Amino acid sequence: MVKICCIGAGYVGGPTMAVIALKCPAIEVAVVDISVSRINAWNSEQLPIYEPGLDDVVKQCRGKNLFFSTDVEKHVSEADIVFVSVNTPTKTQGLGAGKAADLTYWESAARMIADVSKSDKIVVEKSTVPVKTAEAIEKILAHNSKKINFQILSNPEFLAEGTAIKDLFNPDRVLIGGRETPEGAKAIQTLKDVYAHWVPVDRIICTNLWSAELSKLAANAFLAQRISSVNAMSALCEATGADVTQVSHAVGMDSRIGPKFLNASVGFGGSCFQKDILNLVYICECNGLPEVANYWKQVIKVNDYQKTRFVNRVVASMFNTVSGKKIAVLGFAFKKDTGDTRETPAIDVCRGLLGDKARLSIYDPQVSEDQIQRDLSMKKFDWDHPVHLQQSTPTSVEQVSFIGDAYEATKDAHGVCILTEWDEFKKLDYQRIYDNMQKPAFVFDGRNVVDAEKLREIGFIVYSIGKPLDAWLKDMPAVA
Ligand SMILES: NC(=O)C1=CN([C@@H]2O[C@H](COP(=O)(O)OP(=O)(O)OC[C@H]3O[C@@H](n4cnc5c(N)ncnc54)[C@H](O)[C@@H]3O)[C@@H](O)[C@H]2O)C=CC1
Ligand SMILES: O=C(O)[C@H]1O[C@H](OP(=O)(O)OP(=O)(O)OC[C@H]2O[C@@H](n3ccc(=O)[nH]c3=O)[C@H](O)[C@@H]2O)[C@H](O)[C@@H](O)[C@@H]1O
Repeated sequence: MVKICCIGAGYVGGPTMAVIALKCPAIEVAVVDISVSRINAWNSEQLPIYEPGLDDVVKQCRGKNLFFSTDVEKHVSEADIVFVSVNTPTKTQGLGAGKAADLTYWESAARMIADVSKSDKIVVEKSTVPVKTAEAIEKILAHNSKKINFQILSNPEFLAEGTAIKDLFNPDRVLIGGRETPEGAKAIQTLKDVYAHWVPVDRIICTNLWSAELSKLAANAFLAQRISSVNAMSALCEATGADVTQVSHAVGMDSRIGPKFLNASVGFGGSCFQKDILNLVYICECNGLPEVANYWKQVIKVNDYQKTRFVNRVVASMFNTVSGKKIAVLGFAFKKDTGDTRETPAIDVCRGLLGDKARLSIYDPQVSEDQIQRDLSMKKFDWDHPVHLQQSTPTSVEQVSFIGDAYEATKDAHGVCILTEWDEFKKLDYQRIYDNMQKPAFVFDGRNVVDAEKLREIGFIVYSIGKPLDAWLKDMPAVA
């Protein structure tokens, strides 16, 4: 029986391995982690991450051919294929701080693999890593193992959160990069055989190592660039009376451009877009390509601009101050159908409003109060380190309360900010919300989920990203 071990039981390691176990009953899959609480959760009824369809997949295989364990060394030493899906955060100190990927966790995993291995292994980069990481990993393995043969493959993951199971069941493509040697080709074929259990072979792309590593960074950069492009247009739409939804539709109908990923928003979030672009920028700078680095940096600058612009719209609309005013925040996760808050635009928007002394009452159907307090008090980039290494008792931010219900959160509020596109926000009884708010009552829709005209009929003053402006906002500066 082929044995697979995955180091890192996070958003990628957990779901990807669960799907491999489901689709390949003859393969034994062990997912290991240094975080005891994470592994306990994977072995419980309450999985550590919320992902539609995941419970069902895990329940079908757990205890049969899918195991979650903290016995990292045992499972690594027994495995034929070792996936490494550990954190690759942005460095906060030293060379490349604020941009370069911190490979501490990757390196320690590689050294451990070398230490405990007694048989040949294929080591698979599942984490998103800088180009040429495989070369460094090869050196660590070669210098520390006892004449054991390791083949390194790059097999980056393209799943998106909230649709992870759907993406894994039916991926657009699976990418496998390896050494262009007979041993490399054999290793690629072994991994290809695993995916071929359910992925059509024409969707399994094989490349050299560096193309695979760079393609992952490039794919995320292209996706984020589309959002920054449409968000930049949203500012121009507001200035000119154009409607960004109509513009996106007209642009996306061009088959060369395509309709997906053109929704204007308060800004993109999530654990990877910013981190991976910063990493790409750093690699470009290290390779003497400052113009290329600056090009990609702009994607992040526009994203920051969009979040600042939103905060300024809120403050400017409400007589240039939100000091002491109650603002309801609906949605804190970085997108709907996930409880993940990593790099969510809600953090920057809430901090901006708190900077103007607002009182916030936050509601999100999947995010806990503890998580919100942690996010609002954490330093930049600290969130991307393993949970057990993070501060356990966050300093609670005064002026922030967490409310378990949208109606309660909006009661007596001066304004409502919608920051995540949860479906339930479309169906709220806005008349009831209006009746219980201070007047004038404002809605700032950062995700274009509400019907602005209907809300205006109720009496709200409405700001929707990239839409023709409410008369109230017309003479106010877009960026105060
Ligand atoms: N979250 C996502 O949607 C995607 C993430 N990625 C990439 O995948 C990688 C992992 O991301 P996530 O799963 O989101 O991170 P995560 O933080 O959810 O999971 C990483 C896990 O690795 C564990 N870990 C760290 N060092 C370890 C070690 N030496 N031994 C054993 N366990 C260790 C941590 O305790 C943690 O549970 C990152 O490089 C990320 O860029 C790629 C595609 C999608
Ligand atoms: O490397 C990763 O981590 C992953 O990053 C993204 O996946 P994810 O961050 O989970 O979610 P997305 O659906 O891409 O959304 C990212 C952010 O962009 C925002 N977004 C997305 C689409 C859009 O049209 N407009 C927009 O503002 C979302 O609300 C969210 O805040 C990519 O889509 C995945 O392919 C990739 O594997």
